Amino acid sequence: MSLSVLMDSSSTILLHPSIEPRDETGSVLFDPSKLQKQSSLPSEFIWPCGDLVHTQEELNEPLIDLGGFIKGDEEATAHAVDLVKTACSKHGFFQVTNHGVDSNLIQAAYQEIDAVFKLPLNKKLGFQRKPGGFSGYSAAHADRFSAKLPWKETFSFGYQGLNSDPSVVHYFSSALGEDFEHTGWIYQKYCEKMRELSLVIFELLAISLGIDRLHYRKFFEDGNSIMRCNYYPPCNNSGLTLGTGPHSDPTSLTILHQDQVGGLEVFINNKWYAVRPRQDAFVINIGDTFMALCNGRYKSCLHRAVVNKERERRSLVYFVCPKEDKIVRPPQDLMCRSGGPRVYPDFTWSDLLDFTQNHYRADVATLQSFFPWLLSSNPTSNF
Ligand SMILES: C=C1C[C@]23C[C@H]1CC[C@H]2[C@]1(C)CCC[C@@](C)(C(=O)O)[C@H]1[C@@H]3C(=O)O
Ligand SMILES: O=C(O)CCC(=O)C(=O)O
Ligand SMILES: [Fe+2]
Repeated sequence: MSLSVLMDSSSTILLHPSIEPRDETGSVLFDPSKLQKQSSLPSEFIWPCGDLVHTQEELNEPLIDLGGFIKGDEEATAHAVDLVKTACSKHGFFQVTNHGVDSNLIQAAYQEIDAVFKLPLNKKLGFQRKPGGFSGYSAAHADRFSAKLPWKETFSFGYQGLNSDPSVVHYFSSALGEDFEHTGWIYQKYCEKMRELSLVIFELLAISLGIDRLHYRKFFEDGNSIMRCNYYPPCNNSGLTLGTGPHSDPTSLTILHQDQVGGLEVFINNKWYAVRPRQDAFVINIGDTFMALCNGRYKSCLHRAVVNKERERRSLVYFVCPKEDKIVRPPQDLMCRSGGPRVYPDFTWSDLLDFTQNHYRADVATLQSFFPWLLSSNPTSNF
């Protein structure tokens, strides 16, 4: 059995996917239905104290109403641009309302994914994420990591979006069976609306950066994005573990909807702030790849998810990614305007995704760790 070692920034030895940690009965380590009843938390789920600093403070940032911008109202556009510029320059996090996504579709997405996570564990392991891949089910990433396991189950799949081929429906039917074809249609529709919303936001970001308002829309319109559904079971020892550890998303733009339980927190000015759930709002955060696409003008947002002692929590997360082989570099007119030097070397999303899936666990220092790895494996990189 091959055993290659993965490292993260704290040089925690992470086991290669070929190792499937199991308990004494041989079952997968993270079986929520069993673990929830245990009084003690397996050590693999206990996180370092530094990551567990608790917060009571709630974030108090303005909501950005997209309604006027979508209609082309100049005054509303100017106001939205101003809010986006301030938020993204400081921390890379904002929330949008009047986004054009029907609340019934959002509720249907939660109802449908609840049925997936409620399946018996052996059924879910039937469509488990394959080593090195992205799509499928994961129980606490226990097949990828051996420490700091996140207290969550995830279900992820890809979305292309061009010529609206029903790739999501096909994935659900083939991976989960014909009983889940309807779930596939709901998520096909959901991803189509996420793609539409992401292109609106890229236009707003381009305007706020003072460049051609269609630049990023064109860059991402043939992108391959990722949809991830997170399910966080309640945890008796919620103060010792995390649902998702501190990180910035390596992707470009994240469009997240959380249910009404709460648990998302963002790190701003050296403090954690809870993000109050809003049924009518989407959370938007800048990812590492977009930070490189704007030469560091906007910040990739640091965030985490805490878990709840009594209540289960879900979040629906759409990660926008460019086409794998496109060169990630800031546009010329942004470089001319800002005048400063390039902050990051050229790279492709394919390289960064490979890095996070096969060589490094994404955390708060992913990009800083990525470039030395990239340059060592591609010495001729343009920088
Ligand atoms: C490209 C990605 C890797 C992760 C999913 C997307 C964007 C966020 C990344 C992640 C959530 C950051 C925290 C660690 C991680 C392992 C997780 O907890 O799921 C990351 C995702 C992943 O590698 O599956
Ligand atoms: O569940 C949440 O609120 C955050 C999840 C997250 O950050 C992620 O999946 O990248
Ligand atoms: Fe995230």
